[in-house]
Amino acid sequence: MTCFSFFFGKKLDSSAAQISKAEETLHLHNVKQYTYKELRIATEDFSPANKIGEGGFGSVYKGRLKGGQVVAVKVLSAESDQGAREFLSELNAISGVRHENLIRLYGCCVNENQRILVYNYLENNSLAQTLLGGGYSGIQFSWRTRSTICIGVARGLAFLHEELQPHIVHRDIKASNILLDKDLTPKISDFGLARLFPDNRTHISTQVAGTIGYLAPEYAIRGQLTRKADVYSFGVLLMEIVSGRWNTCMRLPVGEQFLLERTWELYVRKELVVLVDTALDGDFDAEEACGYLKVGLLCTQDSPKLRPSMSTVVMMLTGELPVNDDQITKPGLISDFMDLKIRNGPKRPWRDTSGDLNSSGSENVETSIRSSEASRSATFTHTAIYDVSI
Ligand SMILES: Nc1ncnc2c1ncn2[C@@H]1O[C@H](COP(=O)(O)OP(=O)(O)OP(=O)(O)O)[C@@H](O)[C@H]1O
Repeated sequence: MTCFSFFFGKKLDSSAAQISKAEETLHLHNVKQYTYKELRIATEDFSPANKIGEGGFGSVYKGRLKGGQVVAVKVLSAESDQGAREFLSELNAISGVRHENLIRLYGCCVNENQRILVYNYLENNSLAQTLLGGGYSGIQFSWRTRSTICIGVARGLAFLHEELQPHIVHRDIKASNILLDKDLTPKISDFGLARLFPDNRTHISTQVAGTIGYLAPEYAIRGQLTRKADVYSFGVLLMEIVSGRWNTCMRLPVGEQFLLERTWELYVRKELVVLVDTALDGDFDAEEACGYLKVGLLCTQDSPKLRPSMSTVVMMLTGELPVNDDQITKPGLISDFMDLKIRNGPKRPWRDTSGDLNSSGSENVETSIRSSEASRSATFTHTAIYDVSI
């Protein structure tokens, strides 16, 4: 079966299919379409031996196309109600997007109501599995490498936010969505995918608890999605890269479990350097590393308007702009909202609070667990990815 057989959700007769084909070729010039057979052969019948990952969108396989090109084949799990035409037109919007720090979408396949995406294959996995994966990857993340990764991700995001028209809000910036090529150049993956799913069957992240730590409170609680929600997530990621730890780690002593809160606390005490990954054995530029953590704090401020744009972030990370300490205000923490939610009941979780942080200890653990369902639905039922407001 070819990928064109099911436009409009039903089989077309051959002449209509030809018209559609010509029309689609005209409008969907960016998207290469693979046949299901091609991808089946490439992945050896989607063999478990070729499976390289499993995410909220579905399973990912390594494959080799007929010409020898190695690809990552993502079989989307949610069977889509979306017609092939809409699916292809959404894909068209993202597959034309090219940037050194963005994963490249080669094309797709529509097989009845199954949807498959084909990407360039990246040799060195994700930051989640390597840098934060417990040191089993064998990759040495020196300070220079970390800095290059941070700058690369910031550039990719600045491109999505500021150079593309209409711009794209990623919505799910996190360590598992930063893939590394053979030279450890970072590539942001999964951008634009949220639009491919209908509202009621959107992507459910495989690690909700981990994902929550990246979410800007205004987005998690109110569904208010702007580019500044991505800036917030980037800030958390930046802190993870510098510290070499996850944003949430319940194995650490109480008071150190939540990275953002810990960073703020150490910033206030002027002891930020304590947070830099001990795996670096002191081999890093302390001023630069603390500067990066401060950029992380600027990005995660409670007020979205106070967070810098991604192009400003790039300039601060590269040293073209100074990091101004005076501009840093307290980070926005979901736990603040959740604390309020529990005290005030579920009807008014969005009311603002100026209360002090109470972010560590068992009550907070419980709070974040209790909040996961709410945050998951709050997060993933909002599908708009284009914003014009901030
Ligand atoms: N282009 C690629 N090249 C190499 N490996 C890939 C590629 N795309 C995905 N993977 C692997 O597949 C895994 C799953 O990817 P996927 O994007 O589906 O989910 P995720 O980002 O890990 O989780 P979630 O869906 O919760 O965000 C990745 O962690 C990575 O190991």
